[in-house]
Order: sequence, then C-alpha cells, then structure tokens
Amino acid sequence: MIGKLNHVAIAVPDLQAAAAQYENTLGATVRAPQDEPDHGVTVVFIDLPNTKIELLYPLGDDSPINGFLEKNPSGGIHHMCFEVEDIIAARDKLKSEGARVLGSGEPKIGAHGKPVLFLHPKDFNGCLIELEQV
Ligand SMILES: C[C@@H](C(=O)O)C(=O)SCCNC(=O)CCNC(=O)[C@H](O)C(C)(C)COP(=O)(O)OP(=O)(O)OC[C@H]1O[C@@H](n2cnc3c(N)ncnc32)[C@H](O)[C@@H]1OP(=O)(O)O
Ligand SMILES: [Co+2]
Repeated sequence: MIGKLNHVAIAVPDLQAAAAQYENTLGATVRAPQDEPDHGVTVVFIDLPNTKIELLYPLGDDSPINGFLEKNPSGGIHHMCFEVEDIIAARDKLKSEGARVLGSGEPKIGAHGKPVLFLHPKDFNGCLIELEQV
C-alpha cells in the first residue's frame, strides 16, 4: 500500500538557522519558507536526490508541534511521510485494522497541494506517519 518516502520532517527551534545549516553546511537545495495555516506550521522543504526533508516550525498558538518542541527543545525527527495512491482506501483499511487516524479523519490538503492524513505514533512504534495521496 505505501509507496515512496515523500519526506522526513524535523521539528526545529530556529527555522532560519536550520535552513541555513542545510544550505551552507550540508550543501543542500533549500526552498523558501511556506506558511501552512491549516496545519499550524511553517515549513521549509529541502530537496534531496531521493526524497525531501521538511523542516517544521510552529505557526500559531495551537500548533500540533508545540508539545513536541517542549519535550524536544533542540528539535527532533517529527514524522515520516509515505506516498499512497488512494488515501481513502488506505485510511479505511488502517481504521479497520485498529489504527487511529488523527484529526477529523478526513484528509486535509498538505504542503504539496495534495490530500494528507496522519496516523497516531503510538500505533506505529512511536513514529508519527503522514500519508500523502500522489
Ligand atoms: C504541512 C504538512 C505536510 O507535510 O504536508 C505537515 O507535515 S504538518 C505537520 C504537523 N501536523 C501534525 O503533526 C498533525 C498530526 N499530529 C497530531 O495530531 C499531534 O501532534 C499528535 C501526534 C496526536 C500528538 O499530540 P500532542 O502533541 O498533543 O501530544 P500528546 O501529549 O497527546 O502525545 C501523546 C504521546 O505521543 C508522543 N508524540 C507526540 N508527538 C509525537 C511525534 N511526532 N512522534 C512520536 N511521538 C510523538 C508524545 O510524546 C506522547 O507520548 P508519551 O505519552 O509516551 O509521552
Ligand atoms: Co509532513
């Protein structure tokens, strides 16, 4: 069901510093910051040859990453995003097997303009999973 690794997301305490580090120290191709108000985050995408890194910084008071950054003040790997062909079919299969789909359960439009859903980290070995329909 899951396909390519679309991105690995890292929550960071200083978005500008993290983006500069990937660009200057690690020599990566870093895109401009992008506000995602529907998701409560500002993102910076970094293009790698085989996948992307998504730097995450809270946007607004009720950002879903506030708690994570409180627990991990120097930042940390926040989620992995896998591509799926049919996000509704994927959601229904996962729900029927007992996995918790976060939020309303309806896909939201993600940072690439495509539908996304999140799965509870406690149901996947402590790893928050994002699914993106491609
Ligand atoms: C723009 C878009 C895109 O790419 O297109 C994005 O990625 S938006 C990316 C941001 N959006 C999201 O993350 C949306 C989905 N996330 C959520 O609904 C939430 O963040 C939850 C995953 C439910 C966590 O909620 P909350 O921060 O309130 O924490 P909580 O206290 O309820 O956490 C319950 C337990 O899960 C753990 N926990 C929390 N966040 C975690 C994470 N990212 N990875 C692994 N474990 C995590 C906590 O440490 C705690 O464990 P213990 O009890 O053992 O201490
Ligand atoms: Co993401």
